[in-house]
Amino acid sequence: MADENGFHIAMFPWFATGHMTPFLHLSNKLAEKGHRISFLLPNKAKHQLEHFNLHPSLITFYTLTVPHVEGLPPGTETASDVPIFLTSLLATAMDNMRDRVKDLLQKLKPSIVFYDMAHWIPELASEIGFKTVNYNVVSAASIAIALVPSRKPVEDRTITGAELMEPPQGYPSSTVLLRRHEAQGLSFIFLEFGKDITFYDRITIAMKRSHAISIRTCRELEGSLCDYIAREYHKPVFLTGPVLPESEKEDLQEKWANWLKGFEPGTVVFCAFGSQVVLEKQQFQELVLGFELTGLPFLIALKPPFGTTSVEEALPEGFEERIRGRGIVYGGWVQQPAILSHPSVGCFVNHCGFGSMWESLMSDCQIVLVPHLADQILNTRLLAEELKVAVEVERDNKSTWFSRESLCRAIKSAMDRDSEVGGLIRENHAKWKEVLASPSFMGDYIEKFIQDLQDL
Ligand SMILES: O=c1ccn([C@@H]2O[C@H](COP(=O)(O)OP(=O)(O)O[C@H]3OC[C@@H](O)[C@H](O)[C@H]3O)[C@@H](O)[C@H]2O)c(=O)[nH]1
Ligand SMILES: [O-]c1cc(O)cc2[o+]c(-c3ccc(O)cc3)c(O[C@@H]3O[C@H](CO)[C@@H](O)[C@H](O)[C@H]3O)cc12
Repeated sequence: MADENGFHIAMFPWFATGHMTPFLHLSNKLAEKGHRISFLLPNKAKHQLEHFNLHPSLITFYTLTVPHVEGLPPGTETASDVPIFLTSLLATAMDNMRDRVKDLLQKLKPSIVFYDMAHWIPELASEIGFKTVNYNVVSAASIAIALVPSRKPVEDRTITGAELMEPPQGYPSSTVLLRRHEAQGLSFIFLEFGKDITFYDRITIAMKRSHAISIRTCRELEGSLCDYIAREYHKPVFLTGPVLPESEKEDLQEKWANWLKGFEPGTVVFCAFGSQVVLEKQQFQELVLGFELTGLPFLIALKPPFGTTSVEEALPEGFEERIRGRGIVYGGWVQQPAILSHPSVGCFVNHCGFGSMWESLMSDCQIVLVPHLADQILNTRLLAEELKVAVEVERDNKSTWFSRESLCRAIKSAMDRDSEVGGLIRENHAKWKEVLASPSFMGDYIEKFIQDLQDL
């Protein structure tokens, strides 16, 4: 498969920042070893990702026009452009690009294609002649609990919330679980995601038909869950490890660097919820009031809440005046990894998307979690219950609401010098960081992964 110049790999990730970015991080690691990458992505995404391309001579972007689908706002290209409930239509748009992708792959002639949501890639493989690797950039836990053959519903039966709370037979973890009121959130997997196909069928087909399954994780964190997935699918599961860039290419923008340097080391609380989460206005206001209540300096970077066009118009009465000088609420994209490594930042309040999870583990920040989607809840259980490196913000028992007091409590328990919980998570986090950041840890995973590809 690999010629004297190594592999030629085509990457075709789901059109979401949380997927395209880790596919590109992996591309960089493979290019570092001399492999050639053709990266397929929507037009607009190219501009957002270009600066992450550390090997432009080996990684080439091929842009695709995302076709319009009725119900999607005109110009939609990625999941960041739409609320979560419209991502199913974005999957339809991606499926409608099949012929265009086929033409391109026919011309490019890669030896391997990496993909995730495009379950139809394996159907092109034998025709064009490439191997397929289904690359998953969500946790092994999220896949193991929901997207394995043992979870398949019996024909024509609906799955109840209570049933979804029970993990599938053989699921190996007793801590990474969904609570009763959260299990209902998982029922989306049995709904349509794209035309005439459920999310469950899309992902399980993508996994069953690939030559190999791979996951952006490591045995140290999720070994038994990966073994369970391999048993369920009767095929090898290759692990890439966390795959994070060793150093930031870009310096932190001056406006943030200047603002942050005005505070003592380790005192600023940074908050971001990834590329897809949009809060209800009331919840957004409660969140910012929770930050105010902590008395700590903070930098919040969130999308404007539903029904608003800017974060400023959504802020509570008098808030800006009260927090001036010690807090910022910003409605745009910031350089998260660079902010996390700024010496003044001591705490990271995040949604535990899988990318943010790895970035938080590799940082020295105290971790406070407010998960939104089901996979984020499972990642949160992994960090808070199993590894005990993070504090989860308590929500109301039967709803998804969290109060300013519970957010403030979680932040204070992580940040207060004399807090027992704070001390415990600091100590555990430091031990895990030592493992993950040890000099050969990521490199060894990549070496082994490339060997696995050669053996395909
Ligand atoms: O302002 C920001 C926000 C986020 N980011 C970056 O964007 C990335 C976000 O990725 P995450 O995986 O954490 O979160 P997303 O919500 O965008 O991901 C999506 O795919 C992965 C899944 O686990 C998540 O559930 C899903 O929502 C991170 O690499 C983060 O550093 C910024 O650089 N700036
Ligand atoms: O919410 C989720 C709960 C769960 O148990 C599993 C998943 O899996 C995936 C997934 C995505 C891609 C793969 O190759 C495998 C698994 C999830 O993906 C997210 O789905 C969202 C659709 O509602 C989508 O908007 C988001 O971009 C994906 O990251 C979610 C769960």
